[in-house]
Amino acid sequence: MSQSVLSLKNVTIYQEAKSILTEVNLEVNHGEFLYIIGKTGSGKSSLMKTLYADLPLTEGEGNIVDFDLSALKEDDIPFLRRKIGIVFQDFKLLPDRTVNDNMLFVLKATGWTDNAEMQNKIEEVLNKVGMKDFGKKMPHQLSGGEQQRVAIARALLNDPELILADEPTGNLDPQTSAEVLEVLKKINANGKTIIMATHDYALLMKFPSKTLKCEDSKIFEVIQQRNA
Ligand SMILES: Nc1ncnc2c1ncn2[C@@H]1O[C@H](COP(=O)(O)OP(=O)(O)OP(=O)(O)O)[C@@H](O)[C@H]1O
Repeated sequence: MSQSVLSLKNVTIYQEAKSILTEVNLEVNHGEFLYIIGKTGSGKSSLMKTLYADLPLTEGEGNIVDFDLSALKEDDIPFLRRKIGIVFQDFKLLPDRTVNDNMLFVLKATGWTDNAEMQNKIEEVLNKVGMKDFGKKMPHQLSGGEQQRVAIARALLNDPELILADEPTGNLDPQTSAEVLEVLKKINANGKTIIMATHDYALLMKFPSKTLKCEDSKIFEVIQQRNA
């Protein structure tokens, strides 16, 4: 496996005709945990969307989990998304079915067929996020933190090389946010690369890691200062 999970060179990110981030140069290696911070509207989500090909890369070079973002075709996108687990602020669980069936939906949509293998996989990922007894629950029966754990489990189903988490704690209280971050840190410690956009500076202080900031259309590394 190559060391580089993500590489962006001289990328400009646009929303409609407006440039949001320019001269984006970014290298992320296997096993890193990277925060992306910045004020609201500074471009964090636009960057994340570019990484999971929700926004096309039209200027500069981009390579992610061995896909060339500037040459990506519509048909390639589902294959790219199997190698990337995505976690959103609002969880995005299907509200009309159980946790188990939310997982089955993703597995079947991504080509799994063997029932025993699917159940084993579901058990494995729910276990990883401390939710193994919640398979029969409906999403509305879970707290926000529990729903986010399930969403993280769902992101792990196809054993992605990279997890992209866009404000995963944005809807959670500080205690629950810390618990969700502990889950992500544990997953990172087991070898997954994680890129997390956040504006939760308290979490950053509690769980320090390499941090990039979006500001004035640029992205650059910032050095965290403890107790600042
Ligand atoms: N679909 C869209 N169409 C046009 N402009 C958009 C779209 N989405 C975002 N923008 C604009 O792009 C800029 C960057 O937005 P983005 O959502 O990337 O910021 P952000 O840093 O993630 O903010 P937040 O923390 O509020 O999520 C903003 O000026 C926003 O208005």
